[in-house]
Amino acid sequence: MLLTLEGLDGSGKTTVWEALRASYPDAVFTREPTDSWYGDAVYRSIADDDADPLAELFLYTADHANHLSSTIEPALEAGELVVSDRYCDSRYAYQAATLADSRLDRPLEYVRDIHRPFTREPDVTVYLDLDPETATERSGSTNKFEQREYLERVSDNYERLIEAEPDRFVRVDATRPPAAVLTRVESIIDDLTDDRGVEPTEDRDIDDRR
Ligand SMILES: Nc1ncnc2c1ncn2[C@@H]1O[C@H](COP(=O)(O)OP(=O)(O)O)[C@@H](O)[C@H]1O
Ligand SMILES: Cc1cn([C@H]2C[C@H](O)[C@@H](COP(=O)(O)OP(=O)(O)O)O2)c(=O)[nH]c1=O
Repeated sequence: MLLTLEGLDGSGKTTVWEALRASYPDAVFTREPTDSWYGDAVYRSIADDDADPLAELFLYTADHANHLSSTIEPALEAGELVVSDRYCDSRYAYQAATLADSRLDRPLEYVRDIHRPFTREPDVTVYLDLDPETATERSGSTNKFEQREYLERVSDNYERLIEAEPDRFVRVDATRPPAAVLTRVESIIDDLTDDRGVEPTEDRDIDDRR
């Protein structure tokens, strides 16, 4: 089963993701951008304030394609619980925001369309819901995406994604203390894995936090 964590920078995804490792030692923990050379190319683009937004989209998407074949699909075929800190919805929400002023007339739909033929949809997506102002404060504006006006556009895109797929997304109040957020996410996972009978396997950390 594939569960993804989504939300604005600073919403607490990585805090939850790291804490979940103790709760689910048999699960496969991964993230996007990955720690592959594709992910390294993505981080070079993130660091470049003048990066071409369309080129940057394709770097993120190349990282995703490799993530699928090298990590996600083998783990799912082995019947494992996979928890990814960020995944396709980040691309839809963030790159649609960076492409908002491009010659693409419907950037969010375009980004989704280029993924549709090859991606693997998550079974469940936990959306850590946080207002852009608090997100900007918590994230410390460490990169070009962590700016309030931009995160407001990203937040609007996430809301469009949730509205389009209400059954896949579970909204969690990320303003609550870390322990309360973790407990809520664990209850979501327990409900799902009980329902699906996901088999525990040996502990494999696919991708350590950068
Ligand atoms: N529930 C929470 N309440 C308050 N601060 C939090 C919470 N979760 C995380 N933080 C803090 O917010 C900052 C960003 O957390 P992080 O997990 O890195 O977010 P993300 O991975 O979504 O960018 C960190 O300083 C972290 O300690
Ligand atoms: C996965 C992904 C991340 N991003 C952005 C979100 C982050 O600002 C940045 C990843 O940097 P990172 O430091 O990993 O931030 P975070 O902990 O919030 O994930 O890249 C995209 O724009 N598109 C994507 O598809």
